[in-house]
Amino acid sequence: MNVTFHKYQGTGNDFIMIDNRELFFDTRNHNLIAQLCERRMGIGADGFILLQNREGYDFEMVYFNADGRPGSMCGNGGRCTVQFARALGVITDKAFFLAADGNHYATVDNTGLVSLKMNDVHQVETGLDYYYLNTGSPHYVQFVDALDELNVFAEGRDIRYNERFKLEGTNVNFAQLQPEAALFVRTYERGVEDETFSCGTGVTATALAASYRGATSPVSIKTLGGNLQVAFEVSATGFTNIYLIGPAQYVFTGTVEV
Ligand SMILES: N[C@@H](CCC[C@H](N)C(=O)O)C(=O)O
Repeated sequence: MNVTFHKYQGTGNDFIMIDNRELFFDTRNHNLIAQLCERRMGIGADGFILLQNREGYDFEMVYFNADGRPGSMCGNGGRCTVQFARALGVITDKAFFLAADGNHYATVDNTGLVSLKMNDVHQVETGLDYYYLNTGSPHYVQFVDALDELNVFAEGRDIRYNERFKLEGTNVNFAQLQPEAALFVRTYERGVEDETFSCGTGVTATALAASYRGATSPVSIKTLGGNLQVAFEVSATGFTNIYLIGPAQYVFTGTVEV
């Protein structure tokens, strides 16, 4: 069967996207999804996203990591799916959609900037030299010096496969405070099992963690793939009105025989 796919990227976190409103794609075929995401023998992507109809929503976003297995919430993927829905004519400039972690609102402007409302966060574990929280996906956050020189792949993999995380996994974010109070964040991503150019739920988690170290909303964040902003309100029990803001761009359309 010939399948049309669309590549999108949000600050270098890239996705294969398919309009699956007719429900033709077999979501049980995890090997096929992994093959399509493979960067040399396939199309290549950090993740695979199906846009589907869902009663009561503009659409549903079904997310798979590059390993072909169903993933949790993808912030950059969510922003790209809003852009994809707009290109399909499913929405105009506002979206209300369902994702792995529940409901999301988003707005998109003519420059391709997408503002995605993330779910509230009411639980942050603060360790001696780390923070651990879930922003739709689980994130371990560590603040370091000389982030440029850090071996993110090796250090991130060690944490992701340690005794505590080896079964369920976790994403691992390393952050460094920059001048003008911006943050530089690099992420080892679960399910990609490598460093990605950015991770939306990861920079969201890192911005919230940075608030324990004096950062205030909105936090500007530099990633290898570009710049994002995270806005939030601090409440008595955690964080609310959390927005992940940044570009989401169409790259190309292709067809693949599956
Ligand atoms: N890149 C995504 C995160 C996708 C899910 C993550 N790899 C996981 O398995 O937890 C993002 O932008 O949030």
